[in-house]
Amino acid sequence: MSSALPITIATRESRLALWQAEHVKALLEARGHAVQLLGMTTRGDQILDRTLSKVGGKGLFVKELEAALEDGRADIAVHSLKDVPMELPEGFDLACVMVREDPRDAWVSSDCASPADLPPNAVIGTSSLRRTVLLRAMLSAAGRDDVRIEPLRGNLDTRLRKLDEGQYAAIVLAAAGLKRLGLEDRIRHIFSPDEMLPAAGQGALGIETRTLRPELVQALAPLADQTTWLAVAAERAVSRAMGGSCSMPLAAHATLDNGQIQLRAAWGDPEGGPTLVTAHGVAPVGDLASAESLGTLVASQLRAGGAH
Ligand SMILES: NCc1[nH]cc(CCC(=O)O)c1CC(=O)O
Repeated sequence: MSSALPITIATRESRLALWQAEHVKALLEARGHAVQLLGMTTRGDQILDRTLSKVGGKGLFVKELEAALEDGRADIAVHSLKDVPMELPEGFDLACVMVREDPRDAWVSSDCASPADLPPNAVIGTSSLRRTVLLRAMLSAAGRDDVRIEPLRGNLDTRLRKLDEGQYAAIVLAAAGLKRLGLEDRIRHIFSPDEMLPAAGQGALGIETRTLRPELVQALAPLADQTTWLAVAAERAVSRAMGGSCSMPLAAHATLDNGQIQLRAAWGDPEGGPTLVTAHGVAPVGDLASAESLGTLVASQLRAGGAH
């Protein structure tokens, strides 16, 4: 048993980020630590009129939190792993990855039960390049080239409000965020990974610390989930090998079953048509390095044009 520590958690102030920070706070308090939150607004929260890939990508949600860790105002930062860049800056580590919530994407709409149900010329809202490319492929296969996909940014509540105001016939969101905020009843359809392959890290939370805080790493160790950590390591290795930027439509999803890790990935040309390149790989469950090797291998298949 590690000794009790005072721990300050740096967190964004969106309802989802606060839920996630409170969740970690409760888990650490149950282990005897004295925990407080430090709320902050990041550039990613302020810039709402442009798509993330155009204004600097994933790092926008993370940098201010890292600055608070750097100057000692906070000890840890809780992140949706999907938003964490593949390479952390020198001096920072992912101390643990926690058990994953539902990694799948959810279809939210008041009138349409699924994409097949959309009225002519309907508008779907999403700013994710991955969701756009996968939806385009799905719509094209269904002969629905009339449907438009338009940008949608903001936190979960903002996106749901824009849907409710009628700006979109449907929107696509991560099931994990909706479930955490008790908004599960807004979900009309959950896309299986076959229908819409999730983003690397989707649904998983990671905790970041300064590298040289071994007492913190020890305090966080009981919160880690090894299965999720291995899956996410494989998924993130695909993103890293593909250039690690969110200006690329990339999906990567791993599952562990029967002593094996299965990894699937998909890539689309953001400028191009509905063509998708897909790849998959399987390896025996091993350590983090072997999960990452599987990711690198699957990425090289993607770059070579995929598994046909
Ligand atoms: N990009 C924003 C973001 N980052 C993490 C989640 C959802 C929660 C998660 O994946 O853990 C969301 C919202 C969404 O994609 O709908």
